Order: sequence, then structure tokens, then C-alpha cells
Amino acid sequence: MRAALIQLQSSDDPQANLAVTEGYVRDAAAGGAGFVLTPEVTNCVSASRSRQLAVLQPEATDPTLARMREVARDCGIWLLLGSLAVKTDDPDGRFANRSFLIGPDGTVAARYDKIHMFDVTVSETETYRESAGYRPGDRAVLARTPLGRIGMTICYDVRFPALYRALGQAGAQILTVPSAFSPVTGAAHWETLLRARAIECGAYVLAPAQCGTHAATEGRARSTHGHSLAVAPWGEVLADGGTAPGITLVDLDLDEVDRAHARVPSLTHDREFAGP
Ligand SMILES: O=C(O)CNC(=O)[C@H](CS)NC(=O)CCC(=O)C(=O)O
Repeated sequence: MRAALIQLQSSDDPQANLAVTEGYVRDAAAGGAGFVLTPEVTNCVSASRSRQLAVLQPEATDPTLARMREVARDCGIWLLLGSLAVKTDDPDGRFANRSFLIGPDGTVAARYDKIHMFDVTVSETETYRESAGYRPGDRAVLARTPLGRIGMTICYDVRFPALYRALGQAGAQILTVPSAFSPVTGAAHWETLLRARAIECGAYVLAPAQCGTHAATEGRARSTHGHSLAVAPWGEVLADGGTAPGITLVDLDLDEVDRAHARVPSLTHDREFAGP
């Protein structure tokens, strides 16, 4: 199976982002990819709540989702929209950071709301409070598809190994980690965390990323780490998308998952222990 990681430099203009994304997804399908993945917040990177309120939609009327369902059907591909920011019925008016897995028939096969919120002070000048803008999810999702069993996660989730253990023990063969990682934590932690999740689960990790400095109509312009990564079940980095937008193709062989599990069956070796 050939997968494609789409690396984007999304702005806070969903229409412009949609046009760029559609072009890359069609090119990836033409390049032989049967599974195409886009990063976190494909539709809108914005640090401004008023901007998000003005341009975002609920899932039912989101134009990126509607169009990408058509594109998946046109191209006959599986498509992970890494995430879309969508409006919800949350009483505080918070959005969902929601990942969509779309099948080649254009239907949504699975959806996952990011569980762990990036509420972090990276430095004196760089703080994030994701939970102020987004309502966290509370349910892990393993999508059972003809491609394989896909554990759906998003970005900051990568720091919470219990989620991946649950997905790995439920049989995940591919873990998706669409991201918009910060440049500072990306340089320090990104590759190591992704490789650790792949090794401990004996599963492929596919992590399409946002990159560069994201044009902002309102609020501060954010920058992200890039380096979309594909990691094999044994832990090797198979492909790195660098720092510019583009497509990274990678070939997967799910028998590698069985081989990794046979060599190190640690997913079956958990033991009960008393707390520290
Ligand atoms: O804000 C949005 O619109 C969408 N959400 C994101 O981009 C989130 C929260 S700011 N980014 C991360 O989780 C980065 C995690 C990270 O960088 C780390 O774990 O070090």
C-alpha cells in the first residue's frame, strides 16, 4: 500500500486552504497513493477566536469536508483529513479538533475528537491554551478498514502513551498523528515521540504536519515544525517531509506489523503493579 503525507502551510482562510489541499490530494492519488493524509487543522490555522468564529462551520456544513468527500470518491482513495476545526454545540462555544477518515465511496468511515489539549507554556513569549478554544474528546477510535486497523490520534496526544497502548492492544496496525507541532518542542521531541509510539505498538506511525509561518488575518501568525514523518513498526524513519509544503510518498507493508510483534511481543506483557 502506498501512502501520501501532505504537508501544508495552512492560513486562516479555509477557502484558500481547501484549494491547495485539493491539488495536493489529487497529485498524491495520481502518484499511486491509496491512502492520503493531511495535517491537523487542515482547514484553518488561527490563533484568533473571532476569526475562527467568522470562518468556521459545523461539521454538517463544513465546505472542506464536503469537497474532500467528493475528491476521495473521484480518486478512489482513503483520505484522512488530519483534522478540521469545526463548530459544536458546546455551551461555551468551543470548537472540536476533529479527524475524519473518508472512504473511497466518499463516506465518513470514522471520526475522532482530539482528547489531549495543548495547554502549555513553551517559553515566556510562547503559550498555548487549546482547551480555551476546543472541547476535548473522550473516546479513543480504532477504524477497522480494508486498508488495515487505523488508530486515530492528533498532535499533542503523542505525549500520552496510554492512548497508544490502548490502540495497540486493540490491534492498531497504523497510528495516525496529524499535527501542528510548535517549532521549539518539535526540534526537541517530535521525532523521538513518534518513533517511541511506533516501537512500543509495533505499528506504522503516519504523521502529516503543518509547516512554516501561517498567514493570519487577525491575531499572531503561528509557526510550526513541519517534518511530516512516516515511521515503520520497528522504529525506522521511512520518510521525512522537510520544512516546505509538499507530498511525501511512502510504501507500507502491514506484514511488518506482525514481524515486529513476533520479535518483541511487549504489547502482551503488561503486568499489574502497585502504585509508586
Ligand atoms: O490551535 C489549533 O487551531 C489547533 N491545535 C493545535 O495546533 C494544537 C494546539 S495549539 N497544537 C498542538 O497540539 C501542538 C503540540 C506540540 O507542539 C507539543 O506537544 O509539543
